[in-house]
Amino acid sequence: MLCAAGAVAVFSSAPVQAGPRLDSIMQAKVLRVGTPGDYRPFAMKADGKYAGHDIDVIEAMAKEMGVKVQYVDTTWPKLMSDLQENKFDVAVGGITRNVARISKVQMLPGYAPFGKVALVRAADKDKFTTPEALNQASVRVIKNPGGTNEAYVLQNMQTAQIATHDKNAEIPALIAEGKGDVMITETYEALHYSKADPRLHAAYLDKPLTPVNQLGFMLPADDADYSRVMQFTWDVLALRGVLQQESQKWLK
Ligand SMILES: O=C(O)C(=O)C[C@]1(C(=O)O)C=C[C@@H](O)C=C1
Repeated sequence: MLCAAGAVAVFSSAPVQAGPRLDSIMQAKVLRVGTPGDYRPFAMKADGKYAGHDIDVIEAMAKEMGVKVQYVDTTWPKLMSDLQENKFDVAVGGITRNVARISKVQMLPGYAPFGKVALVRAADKDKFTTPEALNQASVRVIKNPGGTNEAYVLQNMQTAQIATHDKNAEIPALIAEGKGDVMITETYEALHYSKADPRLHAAYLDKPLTPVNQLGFMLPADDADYSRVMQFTWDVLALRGVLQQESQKWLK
């Protein structure tokens, strides 16, 4: 800008302040990552250790930001409230992107397209070929609480016998052992368990029960600087092929 004769140009030397969340992450050099840690192959906690697609990706994002990951336990019923109560800076572990969530918080770009499917015993393979076959009084469905599996069951399987089991990662074995007949889940979890246990079959893979959707990491939308950094680190991992490598490694 040109100054009129005699006017003094004023230059500001004040540093650009990062938002409070980004500031505290960068100062502590710690990114707090919440996960239920019960959804294979995205995030699984076993013997105090975390593994899975989302774990590798968030570790790579943290490395790009120059910070360490600190994991925080959460559950599907408390995922949103824990995030809003600032118990962690980002949630991962197989979280569906949907309008209800994106109305309240931010979600990073989608990955791992999936639909709802069903995990059933291999012996029952021919019983479960139409959506109607799931909603029968003879069918015993075991659901985990708090997520979109539960929402699907409550909306679409009202005639079936419904039981709730808090530990999601135990449900496939309960189905295999005949303690229930159906677990409603998503494409990659059904694929994972049906490959790991020959007693199990992933039904509806070719014609999922719901339209295709994607998963995404969930962040509070309270600091625009933090949001931009998270979006940038995601984009840079995409550019370098890291996201593609992680998909190939975990989502088979
Ligand atoms: O709520 C979600 O976003 C999920 O995708 C999580 C959810 C669920 O729907 O309960 C999906 C599959 C797993 O079996 C466990 C959790």
